[in-house]
Amino acid sequence: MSRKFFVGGNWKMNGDKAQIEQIVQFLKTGPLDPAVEVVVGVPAVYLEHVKNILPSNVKVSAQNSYKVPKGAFTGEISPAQIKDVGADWVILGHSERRNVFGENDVLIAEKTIHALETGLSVIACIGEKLEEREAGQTEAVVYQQTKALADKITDWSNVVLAYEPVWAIGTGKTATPQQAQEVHKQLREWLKANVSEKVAQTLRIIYGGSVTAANCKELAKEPDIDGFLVGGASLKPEFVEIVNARQ
Ligand SMILES: O=C(COP(=O)(O)O)NO
Repeated sequence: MSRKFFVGGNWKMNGDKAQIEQIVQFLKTGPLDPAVEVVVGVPAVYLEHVKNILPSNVKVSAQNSYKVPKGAFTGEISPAQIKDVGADWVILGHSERRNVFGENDVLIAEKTIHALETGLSVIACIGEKLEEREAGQTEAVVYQQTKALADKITDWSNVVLAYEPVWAIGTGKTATPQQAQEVHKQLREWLKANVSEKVAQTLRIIYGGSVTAANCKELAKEPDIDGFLVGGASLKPEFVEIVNARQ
C-alpha cells in the first residue's frame, strides 16, 4: 500500500514576522519533493498572514482548537475560525497540550471529531512518556490514546496520526528507526484489529521527536513510517532536507 509521504512542521510558540519571512523564503526556494504533502503548524496569530505568503505546495495548520464552534471560552479558537482564515489543518493532542496544559484523551478526541466535522484535517498526536516506556507501558499507552480517538472517529480519511514519544521531543534523543518502526507497526496492527484493514493500510502514521536532516533518511526507510512532525528543525532550512528524506 503506498501512502503519500507527509511532513509537518510544528513551529510551536516560536517566530515573529521577520523570522517567518526567512522560513517562507527557504520553503519557496526548496526545492520540495512534489510527491510529499507539506503542512506547517504556525501560531494562531499568524495563521492568515502565513497562509497568504506560503508557496502553493505548502499548507498552513493551526496548533490547537476547541471542541465547539463558538462561545464564552476566552483565549480559545474554533475550527470554524481556522477555516474562516483559510487554513485547512489543525494539530491536536500534542504532548505539550497534554502535559503542560492538562488535556486528556477524552477532550482531545472531542476536539478532534469537532475539527473533522467542521471540515478540517487533523494531525492527531500520541506518544508515551519516558517513565511509561521504561515501565514497558508504551504499547498500552499509545493504544489507549488511539482508542480514545477511534471511539469518536468514523471517517479517518482526513486524519494523520503522529507518534511522538515524549522523551524524544525537544531532547535530541531521537527514537531509533527500529524503535519508531516497532510502534508504528503495532499501531497499524491495532487499527486493523479495532477499526478496519482499510484504515490500517491507508492511514499515514508519522513520527515526531528530534527529527533532523541527519536522521530523517534512515527513519524514512522504515515501511510504517509515513513521514514526520518536526519541531525545532522546521524553523531551519534543514526542514527542506527532511521533506526530501525519501529522495
Ligand atoms: O513536538 C514535536 C517535535 O519537536 P522536536 O522536533 O523539536 O523534537 N513535533 O510536534
